[in-house]
Amino acid sequence: MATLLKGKEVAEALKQKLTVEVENLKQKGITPGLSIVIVGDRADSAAYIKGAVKRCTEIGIDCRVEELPGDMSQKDFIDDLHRLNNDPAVNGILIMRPLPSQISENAVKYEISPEKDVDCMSPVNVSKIMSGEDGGFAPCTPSAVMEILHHYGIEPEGKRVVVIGRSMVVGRPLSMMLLKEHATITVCHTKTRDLAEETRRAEILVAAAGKARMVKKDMVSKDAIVIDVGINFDEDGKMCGDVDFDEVNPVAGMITPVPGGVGAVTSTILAKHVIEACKVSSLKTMKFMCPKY
Ligand SMILES: Nc1nc(=O)c2c([nH]1)NC[C@@H]1CN(c3ccc(C(=O)N[C@@H](CCC(=O)O)C(=O)O)cc3)C=[N+]21
Repeated sequence: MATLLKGKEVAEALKQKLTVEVENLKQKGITPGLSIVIVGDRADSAAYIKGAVKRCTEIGIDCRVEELPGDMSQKDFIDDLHRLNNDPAVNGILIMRPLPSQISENAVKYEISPEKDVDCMSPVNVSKIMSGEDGGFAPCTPSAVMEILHHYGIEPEGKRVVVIGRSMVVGRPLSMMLLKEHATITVCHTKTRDLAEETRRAEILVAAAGKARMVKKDMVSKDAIVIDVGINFDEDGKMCGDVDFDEVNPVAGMITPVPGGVGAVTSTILAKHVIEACKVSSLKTMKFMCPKY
């Protein structure tokens, strides 16, 4: 059986550091604030929000959820977003994706303030990930994957990594982040000709396709490190990943479970990003009031 990479353990270690940071900020009269925006409803978004509010509140972040009607217009949505951009109590804005079809992500992404964009929707932050520049915000889910690898001392350098999925919220940015750490990356997707042939070559296999239990044992080489990013709900309403855990567990060397894997770290990374945004914003305020600061 594979060694379990426990997201909960990673999240707990990070949470302790973050709680101390928020205490320090609060002593200076500063409370980090997060606004989560959801338009309409989706089971995966609802699960994320529940965990994120719980985690961020425990850490001491002021957290609010804006539940907007699923049929609202793009213009009304952008007006709401501008209001959050201008609200000094809000340091981080998380827009749940995907948005409903009448609201174009490609229009919205230019409107979110890059300094508050804690999940990498703005082209400014996307560009920083692309070029490997520090100082922006990577999306929380791929950052959670990197956090798990680092926590368990897994070095991407030189390794053959295969990522299944090319979304802007996981597959693409994660590929760039792994590339920055000198892995050799293959990105697979729905048009990949022989998926199993590609994935069998992986020393680290990341499943971020959004298809329940699609990674079977014949797709995984012996002792591979398998990272399951999927959050799906099966016919019985039970949460499951993109990896068929029971099949793959005996073949893999290490594996993340679902639940208790990547998803368990994502919301703690979100908290980390909000705290960073808050620190940058309070530093700017100080500089404004006291230019020599
Ligand atoms: N802009 C945007 N960014 C996202 O990162 C994003 C998104 N939109 N849309 C929806 C998907 C789905 N997703 C989940 C993350 C954690 C849980 C989750 O259940 N987390 C539990 C733990 C689950 C576990 O143990 O694995 C928790 O935080 O307590 C679910 C779903 C993020 N997504």
